[in-house]
Amino acid sequence: MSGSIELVQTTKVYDQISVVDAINVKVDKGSYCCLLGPSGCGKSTTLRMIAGHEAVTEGDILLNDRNVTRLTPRQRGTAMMFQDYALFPHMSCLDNVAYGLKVTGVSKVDRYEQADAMLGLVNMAEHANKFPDQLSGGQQQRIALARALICKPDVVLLDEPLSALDPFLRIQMRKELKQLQQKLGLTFIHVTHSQEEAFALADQAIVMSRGKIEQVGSPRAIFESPNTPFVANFIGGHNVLKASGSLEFLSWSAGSDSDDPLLEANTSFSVRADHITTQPRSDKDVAVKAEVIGTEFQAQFYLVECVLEDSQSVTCYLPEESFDVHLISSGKSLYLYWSQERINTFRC
Ligand SMILES: Nc1ncnc2c1ncn2[C@@H]1O[C@H](COP(=O)(O)OP(=O)(O)OP(=O)(O)O)[C@@H](O)[C@H]1O
Repeated sequence: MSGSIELVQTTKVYDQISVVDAINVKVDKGSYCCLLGPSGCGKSTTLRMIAGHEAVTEGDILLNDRNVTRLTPRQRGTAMMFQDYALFPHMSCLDNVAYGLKVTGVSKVDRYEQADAMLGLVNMAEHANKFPDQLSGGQQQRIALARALICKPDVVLLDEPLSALDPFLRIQMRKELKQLQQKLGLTFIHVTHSQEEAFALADQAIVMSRGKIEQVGSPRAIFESPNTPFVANFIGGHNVLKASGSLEFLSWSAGSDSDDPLLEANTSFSVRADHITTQPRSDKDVAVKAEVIGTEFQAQFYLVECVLEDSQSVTCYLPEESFDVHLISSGKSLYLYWSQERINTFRC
């Protein structure tokens, strides 16, 4: 396995604004890393700086512990796959894939042999003589991937690789990307604004906001314990609440034998929507009065939107068996419960 990446105080300034602001992160070799965040947070700029397509304003980029900050893209050992695939329309699939070897001076026989093998790897051997406009979106993506892989990079950089595909194909291609990455043992860095995509693929996810890193970790660790209100809101499925008003100190816990508050006043915390119930599971559960303002059927569960007495909104995902339409519908009052252990206080 090859291809560890380290960003050290890496910064990009455009028009006096730091769109990537002194970020520090390590990506292990052979891992699938997703750079995740909303539009404009600096994901693509970060990827382009790693690729060498964008100059770094300050800080460094290390690849396999070698400082590559001032090297050209070709000198780095990275390969980039662009959002629109950027295939040459006048070239066959075989020529598109072989092109990267042509510019490095590999003989015609050798480059066609390697391009053939690469087309086989992405299951496109039978389409070798077709042109890009004769291919489906998923097939074009496979050719773009083969073209990125032909120069045997240590790190493959993918900028929103699935965004041009329809939802069905997106799920199919994301499986193929992961399988290929595992088979080749390469490091993949994949930019996406989709939490679902990042969570499905990543060994390591890097969540960015406004040019800074908010959290780095496995999808599971991030989902179980978001570091900041931004992360909790962005990844979804969490309620971000404040210990104030009807939640003040969370001291009204039914079974609590102490008057000590669970949280200081005005502390922000999150609780997962699927960790909230309408029946207590223990006498240590937190209980809070709420009014239902809407419900939605979501196939695997019901989404129930509530408002607390102090106007904070709470969303819960209730399994079908605990959803009673007579008790849980707009305008009804009820108690919501969650375990004290499910309260996530933010670290930043
Ligand atoms: N060449 C440029 N000149 C000036 N500003 C730029 C340039 N490229 C990007 N920006 C700005 O830098 C910020 C980060 O852009 P970037 O493309 O990295 O975001 P992103 O997270 O990848 O967003 P998206 O998901 O929409 O592609 C944005 O505010 C963008 O307008």
